[in-house]
Amino acid sequence: MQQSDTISAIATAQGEGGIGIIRISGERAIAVADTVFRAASGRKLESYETQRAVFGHIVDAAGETVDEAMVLLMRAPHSYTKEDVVELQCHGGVMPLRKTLALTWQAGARAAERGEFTKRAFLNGRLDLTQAQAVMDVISAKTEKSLKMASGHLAGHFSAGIKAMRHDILGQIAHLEAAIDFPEDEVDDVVTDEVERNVVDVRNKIRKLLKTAHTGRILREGLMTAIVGKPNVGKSSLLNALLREERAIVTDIPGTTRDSIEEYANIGGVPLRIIDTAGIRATDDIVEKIGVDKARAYVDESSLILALFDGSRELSAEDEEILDLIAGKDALVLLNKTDLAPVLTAEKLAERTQAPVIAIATVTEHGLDDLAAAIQKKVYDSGMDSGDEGSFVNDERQAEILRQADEHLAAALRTIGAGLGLDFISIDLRSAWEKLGELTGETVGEDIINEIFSKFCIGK
Ligand SMILES: Nc1nc2c(c(=O)[nH]1)N(C=O)[C@@H](CNc1ccc(C(=O)N[C@@H](CCC(=O)O)C(=O)O)cc1)CN2
Ligand SMILES: Nc1nc2c(ncn2[C@@H]2O[C@H](COP(=O)(O)OP(=O)(O)OP(=O)(O)O)[C@@H](O)[C@H]2O)c(=O)[nH]1
Ligand SMILES: [Mg+2]
Repeated sequence: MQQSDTISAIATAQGEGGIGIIRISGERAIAVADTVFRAASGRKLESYETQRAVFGHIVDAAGETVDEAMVLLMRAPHSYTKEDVVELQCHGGVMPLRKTLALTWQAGARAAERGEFTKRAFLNGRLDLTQAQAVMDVISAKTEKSLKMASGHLAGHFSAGIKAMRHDILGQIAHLEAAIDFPEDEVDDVVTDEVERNVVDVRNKIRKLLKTAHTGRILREGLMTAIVGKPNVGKSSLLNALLREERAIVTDIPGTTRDSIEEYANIGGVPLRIIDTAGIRATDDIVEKIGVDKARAYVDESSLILALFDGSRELSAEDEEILDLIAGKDALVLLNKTDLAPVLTAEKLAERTQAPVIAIATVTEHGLDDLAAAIQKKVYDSGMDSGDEGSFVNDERQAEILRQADEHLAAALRTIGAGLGLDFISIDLRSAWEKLGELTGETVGEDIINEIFSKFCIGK
């Protein structure tokens, strides 16, 4: 265990809640807590065994009571950070928590940095790097599937796969090195055949994991989805219907939405970062024009476009422009207002676009299930074949490491093919082994670690 100073932070969300927790971790955690807390029993926390809950009061330097509290005592290594940890469970208000936190600082703790508790848990070996990253993903999960992926990572399912690959590669390195040291025992061809089989096997596993990157990223970040169309086709009505809430203003006046509106929606388990945009048209209104420019930009930036058309009217020049804008992009074409007398048909629209056409009516919610199904299909068809939420690649850093490790393995195969010496193969394999260690954090630099934890919240 590494020696470290003592940190403290509010671990619960800011605001009013039933209970609010201040977490203290480090060598002096118990001494700090004994300064700010008086147990009703009259005993010092120092005298209690680990994993105890103790009732008492938070007191300031003058001995004045600040709040009542339950205190949890977890002695190293039986704690989240594997250091001595004390949790002061106070009433969940901004004032008692801030005041108590300040008292812990006066007593010798310092303010914890973002993610510093989890960083210590990582450095002290409780969690590996993919598990530590998953802690934040559990906190920010927006759908059940996202949570399932994150908690699978936290439980170590993803790491286990990586560790197994590293273990396999190390086994081959040992095999090669034995053959180098004792050439009389084995024939090179037999050794390289065996190594080749194993490397191909590991590469297949990597490829399978990489296929999950697309879905993994969506589950983690949400699929960026823009609703676009000419004014008055029902874009804001669709946003409201998907959110089941009157989030955006809807009127029959074209040009109602002038700025884009962004919200998270859970559509059949897929988290969408959904953006309602201003109706695209030529306009002299300066404010609306900025909104229209933004809408056009979102067509390029989004991963999915929901392009809306009014089924009760003929296709207009503005509609034609939208169809041109979305050509070649990942889009679903939605024929709205199908509750009214049909003028524009799905067949006619389908002649003008490659994208799937779905008939909907936001007022009756007709077709919204078809839309959800189409979105699910788009997300899951494009990547997932494992079906196992525990083993998704879930950020670009992880994907890049896997691609580079795979490249080292490809080099090993080329080395074998070229009939170069066994030691050259071993060098390629060692590079792959080291690369994969960057995922679990076994072979990663401090700067990368700091960057990862700097994205955490305070108190985590
Ligand atoms: N109050 C509280 N709730 C919490 C946490 C916490 O730190 N405090 N957690 C985190 O933020 C999460 C739970 N994760 C935890 C993981 C390990 C240990 C821990 O102390 N483990 C010891 C003791 C185990 C035992 O008693 O059997 C160990 O494994 O040695 C605590 C929390 C969610 N809920
Ligand atoms: N009959 C019918 N009317 C709808 C439907 N969807 C939307 N509308 C109506 O169409 C009008 C425009 O709806 P909005 O959701 O404000 O349209 P928008 O595309 O956001 O319009 P802008 O913000 O101006 O670009 C409103 O009067 C809605 O009630 C539908 O499915 N059927
Ligand atoms: Mg609108």
